[in-house]
Parts: sequence; C-alpha cells; structure tokens
Amino acid sequence: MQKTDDVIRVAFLGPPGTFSHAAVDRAFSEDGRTLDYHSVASIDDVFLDVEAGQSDFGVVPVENSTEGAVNTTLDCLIDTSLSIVGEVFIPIEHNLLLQPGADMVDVRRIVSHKQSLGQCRLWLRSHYPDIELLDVSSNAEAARLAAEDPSTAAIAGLKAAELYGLNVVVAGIQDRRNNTTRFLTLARVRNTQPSGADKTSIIVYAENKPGSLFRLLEPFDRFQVSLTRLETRPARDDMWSYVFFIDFEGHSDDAAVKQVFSQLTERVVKIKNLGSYTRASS
Ligand SMILES: O=C(O)C(=O)C[C@]1(C(=O)O)C=C[C@@H](O)C=C1
Repeated sequence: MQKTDDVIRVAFLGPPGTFSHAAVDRAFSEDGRTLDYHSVASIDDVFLDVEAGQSDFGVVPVENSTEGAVNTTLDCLIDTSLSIVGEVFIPIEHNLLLQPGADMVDVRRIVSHKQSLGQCRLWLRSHYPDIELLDVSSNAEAARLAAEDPSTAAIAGLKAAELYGLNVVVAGIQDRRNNTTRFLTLARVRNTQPSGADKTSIIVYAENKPGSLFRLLEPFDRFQVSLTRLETRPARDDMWSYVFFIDFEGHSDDAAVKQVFSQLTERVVKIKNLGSYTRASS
C-alpha cells in the first residue's frame, strides 16, 4: 500500500484473524485514517517493527482477566524505546474449531496460543483430559494449521474460523464468561495532550531491601493517585531482584502525578515512564 499521511501502518501478532487483529480495529475505530495492517510472527516482532520505523503503531496484548500478565509483552516493555499511547479491552470468546467434514473422534491434538489454552484449561481438562495440547504462535496460526489437517482442532475466535474456513464444534469454551484481554497501542512518539481521563504506566526498579515496596507505594497514597495495576517481573541482570510495573490514573502532566514522580525519584533506583494515554472502559 502506498504511504501517505492518511494511511497508518499498524503491526500486530498475526496471521490475520487473531484477537490482536480485532484489537487493532478497535484501537483505531475512530481514527479516520486508512489502516495498513502489518501482521508479524511474534509479540517481539511487533516491538521491533515499530522501533525500526516499519510501522507507525503496534498493538500488543498485556493482560488477560483469566490468565493474568502476558509476560513477553512485559519483558519487551522493559527494553523498548517505544511509548504506550493507548489501551483497549477486547472480550475473548474461544471456540473449538475443526475442518468441515472432520470428526472430533479422529482428532489427535488441540492447538492454540498458550494464553488461550490457559483460558480454556478447565474445559479442556473435563472434555479432553488425554489429548495432546500444542501451543503455537497465535490462535489464528492454530486455525491455519487445523485447516490443513483433519486430526488437528484449533482453539480460536470466530474471525479465525471464518478466515480459515473452519466449523465451530463447540462455542464459548473459555473458563470464565467475562474473559477479557487488555491491549496496548505503542508508538515511537509520546502522547503529550491529557484527555482528562488518562492512565499512566511506569516501570520502577527498587532496591532489594526491607520496606522498599512500601516506600515506593506511599506517595500514591499521600497524593491520592489511584493505582489500577501492580505487576512484578524478575530483573534479568540481577538474580532475585524485581521490577514493578505500575499503572495508575492520571497524566504525567497532572500536578498530583508530578508530585508522585518527584517523591519516587528519591526513593527508587530508576523509573521508566512508559507513557500516558486515554483510559478505556473494560
Ligand atoms: O492469538 C491471538 O489471537 C492473540 O492475539 C494473542 C492473545 C494473547 O497473547 O493474549 C490475545 C488475546 C487472548 O488473550 C489470547 C491470545
């Protein structure tokens, strides 16, 4: 597609038909510019593609209401130079999919993204306790594989069933009815304009000593800034040290948020500001 100002290129975990693909549509539904979809093979590749300037934006899953954090995304956020410029919530409904004419009694394996297998764990254990489960790069990739092999069933969304010509054998097999994934939009340029209903994401590197988590959370209480999420990941360069992913309400230009930042700077080893963006409703 020709590159003009009215066309934006957006990278996402492909192939077409993933929930990430649906998240791109939702994230840019009011943008007005034409989307040039750029499907890539992994979440790491979404980051690389935008960092290299191949795409203007990237959309990645970051947390799921059933399975929790998407660790690959958190690890990429530690290293990236990109900023978070938006978020969207997508309801995730999983289906068991099979080639038309194929029979479930002949199925030898069920394939999907490991997040999706996790979101259907109880259903799989009660319906197919002995079947081979194989995790692949995305659930649209799982649908593509099932379309090539009658002994493979896929777990994926309706869009993937439609795109790869599969039948829905069982619908709605996720363990929790309100299964929802939160996706982030990434860009090379930071959002600077507060919308009035914003969220900010930071990564904090704290010292591994008594009271350090208390000390880093105390300013949020003092300046009445509401946390929406706190997640921990191992710091890769120091065994048994941790980094904290903190999301909170407000924009980094807000007075209360500035006060939190100035307190935190004195209390922690390092803060990485990932960006402020308009809060989405779940
Ligand atoms: O495989 C997909 O459809 C994806 O977009 C990946 C992904 C994820 O990594 O969380 C996205 C949403 C669902 O939670 C399951 C899988």
